[in-house]
Amino acid sequence: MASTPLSSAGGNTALTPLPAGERLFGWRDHAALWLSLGVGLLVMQIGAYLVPALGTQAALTVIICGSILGAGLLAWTAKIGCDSGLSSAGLMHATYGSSFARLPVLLNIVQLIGWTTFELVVMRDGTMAIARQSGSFSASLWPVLTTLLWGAVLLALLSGSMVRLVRKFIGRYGLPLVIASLLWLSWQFLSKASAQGLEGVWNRAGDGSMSTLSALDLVIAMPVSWLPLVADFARHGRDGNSALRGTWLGYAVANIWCYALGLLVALTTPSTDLVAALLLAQGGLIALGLILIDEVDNAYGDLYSGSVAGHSLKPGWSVRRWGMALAVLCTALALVLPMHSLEPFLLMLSSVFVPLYGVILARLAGQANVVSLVTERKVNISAVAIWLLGVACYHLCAQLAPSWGAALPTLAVTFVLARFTRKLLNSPQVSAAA
Ligand SMILES: O=c1cc[nH]c(=O)[nH]1
Repeated sequence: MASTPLSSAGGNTALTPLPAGERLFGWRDHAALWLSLGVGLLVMQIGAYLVPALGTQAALTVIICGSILGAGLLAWTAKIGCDSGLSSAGLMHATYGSSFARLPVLLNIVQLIGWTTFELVVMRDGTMAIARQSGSFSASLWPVLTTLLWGAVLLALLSGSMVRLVRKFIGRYGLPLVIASLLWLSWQFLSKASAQGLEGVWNRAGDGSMSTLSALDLVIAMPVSWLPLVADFARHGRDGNSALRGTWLGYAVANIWCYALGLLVALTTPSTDLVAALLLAQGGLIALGLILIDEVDNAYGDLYSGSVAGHSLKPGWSVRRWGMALAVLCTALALVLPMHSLEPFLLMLSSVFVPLYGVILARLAGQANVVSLVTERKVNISAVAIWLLGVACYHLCAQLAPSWGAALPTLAVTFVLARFTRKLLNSPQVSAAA
């Protein structure tokens, strides 16, 4: 991070396009980054939530469709971020107006603090489980020390360059090891399914306690949770189309694989503890260890994006300073907060960010000069109104018609309304009257 002008320039670099010389990512870098960010224990955990509600085949169909759709949204946003060179905060300013955008930017920082804390807790618990399994230690102080250790790793990474981390480490070394772990675990649990009778596992029916569309919501919630971060990385890309292709491919493969692996573990293992189930697999200790290490880049990605967002609000603090402060805060939170259920947290975030990005995509996609919109007005009333309507729509759908899901109807409503009003506001008569 230190080597990018983001951290060194005096101005608000989150709200101006990244200079061409700083755009080094090709499609392989985007794909490696998003494959790596898409892999995680949390993702597998949500995959496991799909059963016994859904049958195996229905769950797999939902995983594939939801991942392609969700990763497509991510990729589309990546293209807008890369074409404009703006950060996520910049896209929010261009859509909602320079004063109002501070609210979604702040909400984004809050969600990123939440994600980083979750990731730290997951890394701590995973490390403790591995240590217990290998009989290494069990003293009550170890959870604190493990949390502090992971927090220190994040601080060390934040003092370096994000671009170098992605290109030199993740793409070259981190990803091959993670893919090898996933292949190994998939093989182990497929063998288990085969020993239990592949046909029985494949044809297992669901108990109907969750509708297909609600399950789709749960699958889409994961890629959607990355929407507010994607432009912060995509703006480092050389061109928008390769950002789109790389992000789509990388994230869709990771999401499908991890959700499906979580599903497979839940189908073949009675335990509800995913980490324990993974550890019991042959070679699970090493595979889980590598996946845990991969979890570091998720926490890092959250902090990096949170610090770009923070810098957009308070440019007097460099991106690096923001990163350090957020890392310390999240480590402290991970020490004191118990990890509650992830599902409500994810769905709550979706209710804010699905409509937020329905409006951003509708207003900015195909827009010739996104950068000029950043300072064009203080509050874009129509965009704000559609976003708030979208948040209400999400919760109403979830309450009144849960079987229809909430993410897709909300996305469709906000996108269509924002696109239609964009055309209307851009029409010559309205522009002349304005
Ligand atoms: O760490 C994570 C995981 C999912 N989504 C995020 O935004 N961050």
